[in-house]
Amino acid sequence: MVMTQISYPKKLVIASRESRLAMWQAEYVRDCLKKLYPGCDVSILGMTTRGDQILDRTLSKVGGKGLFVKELEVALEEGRADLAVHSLKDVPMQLPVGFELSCIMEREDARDAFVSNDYATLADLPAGAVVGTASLRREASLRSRYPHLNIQPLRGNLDTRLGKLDKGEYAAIILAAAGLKRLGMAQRIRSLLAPEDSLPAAGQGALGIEIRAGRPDLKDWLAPLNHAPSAMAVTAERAVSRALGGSCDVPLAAYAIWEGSDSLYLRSFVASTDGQSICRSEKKLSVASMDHADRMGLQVADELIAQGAKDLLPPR
Ligand SMILES: NCc1[nH]cc(CCC(=O)O)c1CC(=O)O
Repeated sequence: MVMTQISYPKKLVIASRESRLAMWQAEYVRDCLKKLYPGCDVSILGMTTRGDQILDRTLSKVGGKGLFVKELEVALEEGRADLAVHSLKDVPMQLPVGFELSCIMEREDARDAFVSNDYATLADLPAGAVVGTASLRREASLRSRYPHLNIQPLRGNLDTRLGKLDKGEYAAIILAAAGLKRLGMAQRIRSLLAPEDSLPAAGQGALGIEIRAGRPDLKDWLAPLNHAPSAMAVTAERAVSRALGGSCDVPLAAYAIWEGSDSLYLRSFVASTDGQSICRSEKKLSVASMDHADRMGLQVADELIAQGAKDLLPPR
């Protein structure tokens, strides 16, 4: 009788930022791994990243997405941790050499949420109402759809942002629904924004697990956490962003949803920050592989570029 050698992880360390949301996400992955590998010792190494320290300026002005992942990658590099859990939205489109996304987990609600103590929807807000958002994408959408609103920057982690709303600094704020739901604060969501009002960012609501490249054992152990439909949808979205040099200083949205079991509907826009100029493109295709999803994203990016999207982007 031939016995196949099944390897089994004995100890796994998850690197995580220390914000409440990041910790929730790391604990979620830890619990999934413990269920898969009951005897395995899974622990979390919490750390503060540059992105967490810089709370006073708009993120796009201080270096963008990489700020939240660099320290975690150093921990992977030095062998202090095996995997890092990220909100995929914060992960740069191209990882540094030596790292890879080993899997993408099933996506939470990818939409943006309208949060307010006094109003139920964006449409209810009176002229001049102050709306808080840290994202250039949300800002451009709101300025274009609701030019009578006063859009103001809003930084900080989820609790800080909600605190500023509750202190009355804003009439409403826009947050990702996924973060609120994960932290048990779904009741703060007054309404979900239609994609026409605020198209989500590439990868929003999905968790990605990053590892050092060249660890096939680890990749195999994590494979059961991959959710293929979510992975294909966000791959299409991230391809658009990658082709356009996507970073935090670009008002860019890319949102793919499945219609039926095999048809992927991808919508995207690139805007000027003032919301005055917007290029839009969308496509519906039958998609069956990651490669195919990636090509779909590139096609949508090409259409945006043909419409002059590059003129809206900062020079590279
Ligand atoms: N840019 C910050 C960020 N990164 C991930 C989330 C939570 C939602 C998600 O997992 O996409 C948020 C908060 C927000 O945009 O309101």
